[in-house]
Amino acid sequence: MLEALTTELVSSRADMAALKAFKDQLSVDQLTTIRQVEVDVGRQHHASTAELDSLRSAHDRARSDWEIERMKHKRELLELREDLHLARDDLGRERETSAALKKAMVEQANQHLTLETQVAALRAQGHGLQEEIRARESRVSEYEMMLEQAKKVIQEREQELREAEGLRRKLHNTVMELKGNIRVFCRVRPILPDKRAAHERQNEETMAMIGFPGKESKEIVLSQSSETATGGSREAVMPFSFDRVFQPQASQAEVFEEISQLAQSCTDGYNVCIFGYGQTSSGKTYTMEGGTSDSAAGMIPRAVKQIFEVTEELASKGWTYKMEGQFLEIYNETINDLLGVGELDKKKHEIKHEKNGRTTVTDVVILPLESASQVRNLLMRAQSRRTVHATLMNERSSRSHSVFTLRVSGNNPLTGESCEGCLNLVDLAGSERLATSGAANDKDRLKETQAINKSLSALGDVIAALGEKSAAEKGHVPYRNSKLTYLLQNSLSGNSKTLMVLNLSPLAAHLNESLCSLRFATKVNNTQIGTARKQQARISA
Ligand SMILES: Nc1ncnc2c1ncn2[C@@H]1O[C@H](COP(=O)(O)OP(=O)(O)OP(=O)(O)O)[C@@H](O)[C@H]1O
Repeated sequence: MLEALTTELVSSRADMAALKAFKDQLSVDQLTTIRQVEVDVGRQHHASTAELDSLRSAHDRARSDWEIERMKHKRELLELREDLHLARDDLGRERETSAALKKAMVEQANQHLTLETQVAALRAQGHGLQEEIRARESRVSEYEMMLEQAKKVIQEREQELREAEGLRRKLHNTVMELKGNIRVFCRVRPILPDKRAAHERQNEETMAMIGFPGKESKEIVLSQSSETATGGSREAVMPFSFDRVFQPQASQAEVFEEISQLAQSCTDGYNVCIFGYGQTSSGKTYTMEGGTSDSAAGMIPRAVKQIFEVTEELASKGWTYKMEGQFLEIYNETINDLLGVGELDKKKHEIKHEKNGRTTVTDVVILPLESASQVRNLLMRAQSRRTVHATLMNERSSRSHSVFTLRVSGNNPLTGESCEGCLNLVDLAGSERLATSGAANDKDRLKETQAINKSLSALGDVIAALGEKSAAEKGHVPYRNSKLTYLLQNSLSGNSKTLMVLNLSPLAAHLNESLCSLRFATKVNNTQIGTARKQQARISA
């Protein structure tokens, strides 16, 4: 190893020596030149490197600018593609629109043509119509002339009609006077068909013997058999005659037919008073107020309906009417307002007779009536008020008088007339005597019965006094003896027309009561009240 190294060392020393010799051989100039070349080459190398770097960075910038530019162009291309797409869509739509418009244009052109044809036809028609209008205009002026003439005729006829109406009123009053200003009708009710009256059917054989002789429906005959002292039987026949007698089958309409003229007098300015008289359950309320169906409607709704109809007819003759209603009850000599509120028998009402012949009662409800149908509600209102209190007093309605008053005032600016009439429809309390009503042992019933008897006999006395005295002598008529007669004073005088409807039960059990009622009614029937006076005034111009 050492030998190898030594050899190698020797070889290296030989190389070194050779190199040294070469070095020594090179001249200094050549060395300088070489060194100069070496420096130049280094400089060039350096400049080339700098240039290369500058070129590289320019290349990088150019490349990045190019990249930016390329991206920009790419975006623009995308946008252009998008725009192109939209433009294509738009174009498609525009094409469709254009096609539709073209189609519409074609259609409109067709329509235009049709319209032009129609316009031409209408123009031709217009010419025809103008011709017709001219012809009609000349006819209208002819008609106008005829209308003027007809108006004159109508005015003449209206004047004649007014004069005829005045004459009708006078004649109507004369007829009523001839019939007597106090009249009495008698009505026998039928046997009741419903369950409530089962006892009536069971006892049919005990029906009173009532006959209706004569064809004029003015007679009624009651027969009663009794045992004689010798054990035989004796039949008493008691005939009565009135202005009209209605048999059990008579309808409400038939009864009203007889009353209607009387009720109508009230629109002519008269005071009218219609009484329902008779014992309990003889049919007074049925006659006056009636049932719920139209055919069962009683005298109050029928009279009011008729008065409304008459006032409507008279409107064509220049009359205008105002109507108002009140509904009172007289119970134990106390006046109650059946249309009011609050407890019955509590409020104090006073009767006042005014100088103009009008009777008023303080603090009572007076309802203006604009249609006949309102009366049904008014009756129901009064009925429900009575019913509420009847629960305490039991069947109060049969033991009180009810007075429905319809005041009718009218005026006629054409004739300068005005008038005020009053229709009183009175449902009197049951007329039965004390023993029959079973009241003798009951203090309240006794008081009620005494009050009823007092007022009914006061009514009889007033009517008798009116009958007994001549018109000149009528100084004292005992109106003040009862609330009923005092309230009806103006309707029970020479200034009024009075009708009493005597209601009778058909039962034998009620025969004695029926006889008493018939006697009372006969007394009334024989009375002449005098001549009714119309309540009228001239309207000052
Ligand atoms: N003409 C008639 N036709 C049919 N039903 C009648 C007739 N008259 C009376 N009625 C019926 O007889 C019953 C007694 O009549 P209503 O109540 O009218 O007697 P009223 O004399 O008023 O009795 P009250 O004095 O007790 O009030 C009622 O059920 C009534 O519907």
